[in-house]
Amino acid sequence: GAQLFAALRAISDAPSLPPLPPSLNPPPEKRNAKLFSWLDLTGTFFIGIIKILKTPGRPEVTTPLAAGKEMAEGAASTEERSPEAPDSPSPISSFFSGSGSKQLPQAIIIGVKKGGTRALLEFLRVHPDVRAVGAEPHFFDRSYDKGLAWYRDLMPRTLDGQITMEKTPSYFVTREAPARISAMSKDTKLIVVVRDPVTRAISDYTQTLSKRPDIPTFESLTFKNRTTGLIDTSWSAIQIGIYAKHLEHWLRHFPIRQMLFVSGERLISDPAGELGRVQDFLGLKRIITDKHFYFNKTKGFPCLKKAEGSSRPHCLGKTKGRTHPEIDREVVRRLREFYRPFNLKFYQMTGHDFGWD
Ligand SMILES: Nc1ncnc2c1ncn2[C@@H]1O[C@H](COP(=O)(O)OS(=O)(=O)O)[C@@H](OP(=O)(O)O)[C@H]1O
Repeated sequence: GAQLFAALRAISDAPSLPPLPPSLNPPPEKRNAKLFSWLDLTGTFFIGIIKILKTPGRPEVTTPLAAGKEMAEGAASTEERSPEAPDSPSPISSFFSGSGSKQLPQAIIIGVKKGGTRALLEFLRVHPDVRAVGAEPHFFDRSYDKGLAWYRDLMPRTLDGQITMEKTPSYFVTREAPARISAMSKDTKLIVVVRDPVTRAISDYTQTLSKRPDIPTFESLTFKNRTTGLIDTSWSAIQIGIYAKHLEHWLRHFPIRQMLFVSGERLISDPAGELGRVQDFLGLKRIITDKHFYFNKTKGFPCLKKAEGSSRPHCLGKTKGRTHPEIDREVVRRLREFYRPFNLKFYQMTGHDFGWD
């Protein structure tokens, strides 16, 4: 097994490949479609091997153990590695794109945490003209000192006309991120998947709870003072949802037309509709349509009929679509009241009513 893996790696790491035979070397516009149909035939076999052989990638970021709220802040760490999101380039995909080159991303999914960012990236990857990093690079928040060459090296190889993408949801709330991304390229397209901030906060808390079952209740973390009803805006689960405040920072560096706001709710109820908007925004042909999705009743979410490089149906993993704990109705009501003015401001800024109020 290890030898076969090493052989595949060697092939994928080769700097360039001999020209393809004419049957596999169509004009550029046809090339992607051809490669992908070929991948369809061979993908299941190779991906099966790769899945068996693949060793775990980057370690999860660990957060210091502490009592109470600090423990709950563990949620500020990274997304769990999801098995459905292989690191790019996988040996098989690098093999096929070995003739391309690594580019800095032209489009980034910058947020929001628990908004549905993984679903959006996995769906977009189905497009033959999109290539994306599987794991979250966290370059503009945690690894900026490593430099742009390091960042570019994380990217998958692309052919002319293909878009390079990544997603790191913490960028949206990172103060330095707008200026840093603008310094890389002021033309970078930014995508933000937003979700009702109250549900988002509960989702965020649910993720932390799954890692640290002994944290205090959501209700007790929500308030600075429960009797006065004063909300603790320093708790990241609450803070991330004040979208209007975070957006102000981005608008100092990017015009609003360079940002696309995807509804996390519609991404579930009408994935093809939201993907249509995203493809238009990225200047891509509308290839991903309702034909690519089916609703999986067991999962309770839309899933792909065929994932990238595979011919099999594919749902996101079990860390996506968790059951949330029941939260005291009065606390939910108070939180809705808290977010309302920020939501209205956000609707105004984006010119889009997300219907959370
Ligand atoms: N198709 C599909 N399948 C499964 N899950 C889906 C899907 N579309 C959106 N979602 C919602 O995505 C939520 C997780 O968001 P993110 O991927 O942005 O989370 S993370 O910040 O990267 O950890 C996740 O939140 P929870 O339901 O709270 O687990 C889902 O509601």
